[in-house]
Amino acid sequence: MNLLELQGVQTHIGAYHILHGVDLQVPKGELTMLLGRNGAGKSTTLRTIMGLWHASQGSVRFAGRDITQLSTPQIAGLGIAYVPETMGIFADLTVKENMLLAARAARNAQDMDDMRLKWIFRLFPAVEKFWNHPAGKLSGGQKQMLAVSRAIVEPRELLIIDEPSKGLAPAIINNMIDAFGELKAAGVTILLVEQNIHFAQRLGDTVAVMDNGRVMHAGSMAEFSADTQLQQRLLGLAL
Ligand SMILES: Nc1ncnc2c1ncn2[C@@H]1O[C@H](COP(=O)(O)OP(=O)(O)OP(=O)(O)O)[C@@H](O)[C@H]1O
Repeated sequence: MNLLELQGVQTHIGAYHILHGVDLQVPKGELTMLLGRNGAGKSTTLRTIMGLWHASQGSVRFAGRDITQLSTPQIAGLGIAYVPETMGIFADLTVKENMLLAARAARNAQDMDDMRLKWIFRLFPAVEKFWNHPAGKLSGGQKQMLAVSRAIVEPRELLIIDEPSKGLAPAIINNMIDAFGELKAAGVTILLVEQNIHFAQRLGDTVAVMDNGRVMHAGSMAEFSADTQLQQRLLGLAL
């Protein structure tokens, strides 16, 4: 069953026609990788799902419901968390304050779900370690972990993250891979935009590859990983 489904989505940004009919399926309980060259339309697709741009044609369905014209707060309220490329962290606030802001109902740390917080600390030890530090002082990898932690501070059906591996060292990428594996095991459906093909191959169950504002290929990651010619054609990777 598909938790999220885009059909023929077209998005215009001002005078520019960016998405030309995106068809995308995100199966429930799986991790879907959205790949594609720079400028293919991946971030625009995520922003259209979240209602930050509105599709001029086509539909976005979540859990069987048409969400194409809903506002971003309404979409988030259905249980979709989104981490943009810019991560949305408040640099001057501490890690704890960043987490508190993310927990909609919580007023102080005691109001955050304790079990959940412990689980997040286990997934991302840096969040606990730097709890009272200003978030702006964290390294790139630690910021990314904080951004993901903020997204999962409350239970979510679907987690959408734009380039979580961007600029991260291999050791941190391995931590990320473990953490996403655990999130998936906890039943969260995940949609990731990626440039790092190795990260994508290690983690993805399904894959969709975009080019020129369309999904040009969709299928299992295993099949895509085995087909170097297809990778070469769609991503321009050296054989
Ligand atoms: N606000 C905007 N105004 C005008 N054009 C835009 C805007 N945002 C994106 N675009 C254009 O839309 C196209 C798709 O951009 P998008 O960011 O969705 O691609 P992407 O696949 O995420 O690329 P990257 O991997 O480089 O982040 C690009 O040609 C980009 O220049």
